[in-house]
Amino acid sequence: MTTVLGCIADDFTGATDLAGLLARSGLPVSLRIGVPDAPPAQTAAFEVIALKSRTAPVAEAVADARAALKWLQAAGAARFFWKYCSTFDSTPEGNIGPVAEALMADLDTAQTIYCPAFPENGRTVFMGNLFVGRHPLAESPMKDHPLTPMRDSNLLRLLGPQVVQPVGMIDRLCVAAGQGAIAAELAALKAQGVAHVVIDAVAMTDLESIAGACRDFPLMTGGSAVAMPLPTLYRDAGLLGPDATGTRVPRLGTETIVLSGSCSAMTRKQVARYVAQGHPSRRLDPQELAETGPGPALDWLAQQDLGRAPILYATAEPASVAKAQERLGVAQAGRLVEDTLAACAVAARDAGARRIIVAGGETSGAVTQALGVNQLDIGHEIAPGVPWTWCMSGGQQIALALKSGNFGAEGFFTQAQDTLGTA
Ligand SMILES: Nc1ncnc2c1ncn2[C@@H]1O[C@H](COP(=O)(O)OP(=O)(O)O)[C@@H](O)[C@H]1O
Ligand SMILES: O=C(O)[C@@H](O)C(=O)COP(=O)(O)O
Repeated sequence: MTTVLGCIADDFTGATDLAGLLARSGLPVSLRIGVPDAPPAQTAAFEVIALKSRTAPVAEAVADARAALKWLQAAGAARFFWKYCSTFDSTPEGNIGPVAEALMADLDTAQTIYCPAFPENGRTVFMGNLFVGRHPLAESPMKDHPLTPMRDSNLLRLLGPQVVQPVGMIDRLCVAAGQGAIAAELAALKAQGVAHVVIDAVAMTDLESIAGACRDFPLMTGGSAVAMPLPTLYRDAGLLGPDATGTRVPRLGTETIVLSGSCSAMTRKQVARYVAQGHPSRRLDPQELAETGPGPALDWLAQQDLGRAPILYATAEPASVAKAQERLGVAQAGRLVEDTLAACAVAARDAGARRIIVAGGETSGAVTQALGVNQLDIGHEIAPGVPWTWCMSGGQQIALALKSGNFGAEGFFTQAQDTLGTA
């Protein structure tokens, strides 16, 4: 099937988030891990390429995104979406702007939009400022993120230093006036040479108007929610073939492993709830891992009954994370945790786990790569922005749920298993 929308995501949970929201349309969505080596074959109407570039050096992130763009163009796509976090996570240098600017150059387009709003998950943008629930981004738990602490809430101030061309904005007053008003304002800003337009949105109806106004943009950028209306808009415009149909749920074993490397406020609650429910659990401490390596965790895992869905987690409070980072360095603390959880994922799969639930974007990247997964079919959503996915790993079909640190309700880990039933 010819690809209609080609998407590039800067991390793996972000990619499944986007793919899950696109799949709400009932249309087929395929997710590739990294840029495939082979030229496109058996492509879906909506293709998402997951990169692990959120915290990469700028040149590497740009090169990866350009390679993804080329592959998606070869798949037939003429419209593209650059997906980053709904909390606009960037390193101090920032990859969001440079990647957008490189894609714009390759697509020969003079303007794009920036809209990380995801109202269903409490992310809204007002007067260019990003809110997480009722708090400005920089006053939310994102200020303590282990890799990308966000200490400014203003998207224009965050984006400005990342790009060469002018940044402007469209505020909620215009967005509330609807699609026509947004299109007119975009055109006016373009005439003034504004290449990068931050757009306010506080409700899904705002995102529908924005998506409508930008439907034919060669490049849109944002969180997942602004892309959600696109499948319907494309179908209504006659851009999709009649053979576009969704994915079937495979029957798999119920043996399960839960792996958490996220330290977000929501994951901390989810892990605490799951452990309190009596599932076998083991906490990983980066300082211990530095001394012992993954051996003890793997030994523990080998003794577990995967039918009881055990959990391994490094999830910890900010003070404990800061302590580990002080001793080991930020990168080394993260790497020790990611490598251990990745090794545990492989061991669990080899021991029969057919359902693997991972919390954390970077963590999901490490686990997915270790499992040798290169393509995922997108299934039903467990929580907004977190779908089950089906993939092949080590010659086995498995179900994989990659949860963004901040997403899902407190009972997420059991809820995920419940939605697959006991079949
Ligand atoms: N106890 C800990 N101390 C230090 N770093 C940790 C600890 N637990 C997890 N990490 C690291 O923190 C990072 C969390 O990022 P990520 O997996 O993307 O989660 P999120 O989705 O919440 O951002 C990972 O690199 C992980 O290895
Ligand atoms: O947009 C979002 O919030 C998510 O899709 C996302 O990118 C998650 O990243 P992590 O919080 O690092 O999992």
